[in-house]
Amino acid sequence: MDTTRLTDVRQSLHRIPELGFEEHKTQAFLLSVIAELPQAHLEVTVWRTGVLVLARGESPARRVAYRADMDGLPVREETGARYASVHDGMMHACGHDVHMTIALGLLSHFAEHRPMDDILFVFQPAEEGPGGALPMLQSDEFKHLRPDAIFALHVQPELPVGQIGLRPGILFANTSELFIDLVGRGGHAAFPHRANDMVVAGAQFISAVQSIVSRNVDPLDSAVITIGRLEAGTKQNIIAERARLEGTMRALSSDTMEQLKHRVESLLEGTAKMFDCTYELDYGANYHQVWNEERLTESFISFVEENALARVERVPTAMTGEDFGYFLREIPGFLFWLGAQSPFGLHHARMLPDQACVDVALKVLVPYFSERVYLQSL
Ligand SMILES: CC(=O)N[C@@H](CCC[C@H](N)C(=O)O)C(=O)O
Repeated sequence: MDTTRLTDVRQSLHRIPELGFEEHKTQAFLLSVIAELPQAHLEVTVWRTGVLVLARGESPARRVAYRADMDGLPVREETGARYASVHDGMMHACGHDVHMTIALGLLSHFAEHRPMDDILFVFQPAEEGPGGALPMLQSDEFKHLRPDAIFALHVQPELPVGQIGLRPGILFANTSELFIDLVGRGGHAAFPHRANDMVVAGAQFISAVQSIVSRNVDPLDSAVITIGRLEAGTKQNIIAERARLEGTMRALSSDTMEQLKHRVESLLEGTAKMFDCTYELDYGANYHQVWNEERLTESFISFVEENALARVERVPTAMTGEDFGYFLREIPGFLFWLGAQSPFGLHHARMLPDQACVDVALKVLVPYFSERVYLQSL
């Protein structure tokens, strides 16, 4: 697949972002592109809204996998790009259009140049939520194709094109979503004493929650709690009966994650007592940390540096989450940041990775898989 075709593929995918497990058009588009490739040694399996493509090797010693996530985010795009989203209120604001394009570029190379080892291409739905990696990993389809090692990348707008970032060990945090409904009693704004105002309860809880990271977590550890969405009330002169708070928690160990959850529950109990209200709490999707296997990561770094395929920066751990962590919990591998140079960060309505990063990724990954560099460490 040449650069023009890859650009066209990326733009087509960018136009049709879909939420987790709703990636029907995206799946159909991927299948149509895959169908154009030489089929002689490809086996295509559909799993829910995902796709698994096995490129059968000539003389396989190992089966390795390359994974790309597929879903978009509920963000109204403001990039002004010619190929902006045609799905109102949805956007590829986390670069999964680029991830899929790179995977298709790699797959097209190995459809035309048969690899020695088996390479499994994993197009995984629902990374942003509710999490496609774990159910895919547990599916019969994946079990049947299970690889010996697995790799992935994630675009990083803060790194320049031509640079990749990674580290052995923990790269991304453990995550837990947070959905809270506070339920009180609504009423007339002029008679607060006859109602139970959930705007005030919600505001109090949000302030209290800020003390968890600063006062309960060991200062030498790291954690994040972000409330990203708050909804309450219906009109300015009606006391709100309900408040809904939606957020996410991040921690570098499962113990710290348990501590965060415990403190959230205590503060909710306190809020319920203080405001004489009730609450419902749901932790939504939880992701396992991304742990890069040391030997595979180090040999990848050496390979990229020795062959001057990209500039490598050893980056600190980030508090981002990725359900790719579930694959890495069971299968050795790594994930790296791919420099994609955009003035706006991940999840921003104006985030637009530079298309040139696709070529860099392929420049690194085609020889990595062709030369079976991973074999040194498996
Ligand atoms: C790379 C990235 O931005 N990943 C997402 C993963 C979402 C996890 C989950 N839905 C949550 O919100 O906790 C991230 O927000 O880090």
